[in-house]
Amino acid sequence: MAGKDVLLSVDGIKATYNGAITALHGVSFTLHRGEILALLGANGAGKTTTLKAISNLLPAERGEITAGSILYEGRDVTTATPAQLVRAGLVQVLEGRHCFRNLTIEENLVSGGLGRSGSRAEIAFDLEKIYALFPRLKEKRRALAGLTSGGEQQMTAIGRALMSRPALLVLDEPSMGLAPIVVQDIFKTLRRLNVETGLSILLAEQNSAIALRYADRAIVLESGVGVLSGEATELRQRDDVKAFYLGQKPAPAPAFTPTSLPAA
Ligand SMILES: Nc1ncnc2c1ncn2[C@@H]1O[C@H](COP(=O)(O)OP(=O)(O)OP(=O)(O)O)[C@@H](O)[C@H]1O
Repeated sequence: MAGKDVLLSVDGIKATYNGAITALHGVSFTLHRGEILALLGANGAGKTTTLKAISNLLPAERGEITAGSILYEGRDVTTATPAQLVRAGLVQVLEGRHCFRNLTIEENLVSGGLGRSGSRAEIAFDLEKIYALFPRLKEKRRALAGLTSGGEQQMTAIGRALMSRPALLVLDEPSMGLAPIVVQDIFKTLRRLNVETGLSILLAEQNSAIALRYADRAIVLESGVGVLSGEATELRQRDDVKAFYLGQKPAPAPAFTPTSLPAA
């Protein structure tokens, strides 16, 4: 990746909750501008904690970063507030597809653009772009978000984040609880957005199969440390990744046959 522009650099991050539980033991990685990077790992591996450390959301849960640094566009952002980060273009979609349940889908989307002090025309323009990405949201724009499907709520949460025109979209488990076809649809849209606009994406996923299909690179976390990283296409071919993260059995060893013996 030499020569590529580093957008986010996470270096040796350690994090604790309640000053007692250590969730991260020194996580490090870089994300280059324009790439999709996936954080993989089982339950409790530290994916969400890593994302919340980046977005400075740990204090809300009595968590804190105790060591390491996080640079975004070359600046240390470990003490930047979440609002400052959003203004700087770093926006997180939390796990659980949070929407304002009593607002319509369109009101949810518009709320995402309010912090940018864009004109009405700009907001209307951005809204149309979101509807072009997620036509389903246009059909349902007058529906209360709380009464729509899980997939529509996830699209709404992503669309609302996009309304703030991020440079780096951080997504926590976008596939969680959704039907495979909806997950596929959402990942295809994220990839399209990445290719067409250069949007950088950092996503945490337990669904390693889908993440490795759409990401450029991935980091695997176990018990708060990175244990593996590489190009997604390479990781997909590794037997240990297939066995532990893709639920595939390694190919059986070739059967021994007498004909494979060298001639006497
Ligand atoms: N608010 C919290 N208070 C105390 N401990 C927490 C809190 N959130 C997470 N932890 C602990 O930190 C560790 C890492 O959890 P984290 O949620 O970051 O993992 P994860 O990889 O995102 O898992 P999952 O896929 O289940 O969300 C776990 O041991 C977890 O129990």
